[in-house]
Amino acid sequence: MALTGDLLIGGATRHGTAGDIHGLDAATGEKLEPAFGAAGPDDLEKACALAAEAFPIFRETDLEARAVFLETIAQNIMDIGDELVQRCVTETGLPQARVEGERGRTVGQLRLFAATVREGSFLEARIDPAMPDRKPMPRVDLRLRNVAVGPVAVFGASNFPLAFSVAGGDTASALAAGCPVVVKAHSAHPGTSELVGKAVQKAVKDCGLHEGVFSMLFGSGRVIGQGLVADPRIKAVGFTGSRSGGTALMATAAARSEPIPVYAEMSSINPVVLLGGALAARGEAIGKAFVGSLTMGAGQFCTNPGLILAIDGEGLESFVKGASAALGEAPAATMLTPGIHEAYCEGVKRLDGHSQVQKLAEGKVGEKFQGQAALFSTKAADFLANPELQEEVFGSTSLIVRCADEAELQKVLGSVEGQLTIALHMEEGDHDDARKLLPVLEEKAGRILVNGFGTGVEVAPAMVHGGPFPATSDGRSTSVGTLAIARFLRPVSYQDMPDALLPKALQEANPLNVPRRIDGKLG
Ligand SMILES: NC(=O)C1=CN([C@@H]2O[C@H](COP(=O)(O)OP(=O)(O)OC[C@H]3O[C@@H](n4cnc5c(N)ncnc54)[C@H](O)[C@@H]3O)[C@@H](O)[C@H]2O)C=CC1
Ligand SMILES: O=C(O)CCC(=O)C(=O)O
Repeated sequence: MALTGDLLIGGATRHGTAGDIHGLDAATGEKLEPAFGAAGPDDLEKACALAAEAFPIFRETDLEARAVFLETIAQNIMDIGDELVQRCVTETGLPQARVEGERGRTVGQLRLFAATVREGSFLEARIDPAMPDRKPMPRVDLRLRNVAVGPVAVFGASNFPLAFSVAGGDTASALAAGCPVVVKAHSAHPGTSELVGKAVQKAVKDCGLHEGVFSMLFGSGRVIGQGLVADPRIKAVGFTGSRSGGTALMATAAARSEPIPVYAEMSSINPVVLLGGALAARGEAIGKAFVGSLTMGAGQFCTNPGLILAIDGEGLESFVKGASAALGEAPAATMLTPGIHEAYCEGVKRLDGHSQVQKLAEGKVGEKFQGQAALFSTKAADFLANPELQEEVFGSTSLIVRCADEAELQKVLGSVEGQLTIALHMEEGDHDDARKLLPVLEEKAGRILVNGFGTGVEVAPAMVHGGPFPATSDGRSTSVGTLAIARFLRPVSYQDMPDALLPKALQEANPLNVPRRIDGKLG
């Protein structure tokens, strides 16, 4: 399919006239064709107007029709074939196998949401039947279900061009909830975005849905992204990216005359706690496995293990030995954009030049836009005294914090900001120490994992990919897994509503056959 560089506004395509955006070959920095036209105010207006028009119809589509729509998007993405993989590899510098894997995750995610919609428990249907004879007061008939919140603005992420982008988790969960979506495509992979966007647009048509269910705009974040979040017809926002971008959108959303929720996944350094028994038994092997996680995707994962915590001693030295040896062999890797590469180099330079930080090891030197992996170390007291050492360095760099004892380890954990993940490496003999840490781990992170690393999130019902600020803007939510749908729903209660007027999910005969909690019990 020849790329056109057009905006997708409902069922139409039109070339934006507010400037040109070019994808770049991530490895060389060369401009790729075609030029993608940035959206202007009229394009934004049209996309939001169509989304608002589609909303009342789309939110009441049959569950089966909505599920088929999600499956059709998945199939249409697969039908693009190799062209999608090749364009994505060129625009992002990510290896082909990774892009193919991410495509599998993306379509798997759409299919999982289709199954979630069919199953129906996301509606949270509850019925508390009337008790006319209750004394001293009769009880009214109360019925609750979740409804979609309204059109959602989704910001594609640079580092997951498929699974967290145009048809990624935010879009899949919003559509599953019954919300039309307006995507602000990431300028780092416009060709990938167009291909996927057209697959979604085609699915809307294939399924006979209102054209306003999906639109996609190119443009700058500060203009078109801000305009989208400020538009009164947008009712929620999904975002993955930088802390500055996420917090800017939170501020815009909060300043609206009708403030709206922003679900932004931002910065996380994902502490890894190495307990004594694990270090003594297999410190060197953990070090080697850690480097595998650290360098995956050039370290451009928000789940990247950026902080290692352990009590100083022989065990930690064996970890350092294993990690340093593996890191020395780690090839440099092309980063997503020249800007991300530059920010990474600056972050590494900051750590390297810090008087309380020592460099322990480096990966192989790379070419122009390649990131060189690095491992640093500092003492816990210095880490505690220098809060800037907590700042995310987005790429394959990590900092070991050497603690004097358990109390200092607890103190360091108590000082870290909210995280997506915290990993514990332990043996059975470490259970008592781990038990003492669990309350602070639960306070700080959305996912606590054992003897592994957070990179490579499973898309599953029990997954939480979230965490307290700044990992996300709202630690009560997840952006991966079926619970992600809850971000785009709100409960409505119907009191003494005649059966004929009730939504199907709450009618006495349960025509949708959805799970319902009757008088507090699942029926
Ligand atoms: N923790 C994480 O998961 C990630 C962190 N990052 C961090 O972000 C840096 C830049 O990478 P990008 O992916 O370009 O992230 P970014 O946050 O700069 O951009 C993401 C999206 O938000 C938009 N945007 C940015 N600033 C905005 C603003 N003030 N108002 C409205 N929209 C705005 C952009 O146009 C883009 O569509 C990286 O170097 C890294 O430090 C990036 C990706 C993921
Ligand atoms: O580790 C993963 O699979 C997901 C990471 C992620 O959400 C991100 O980097 O934005």
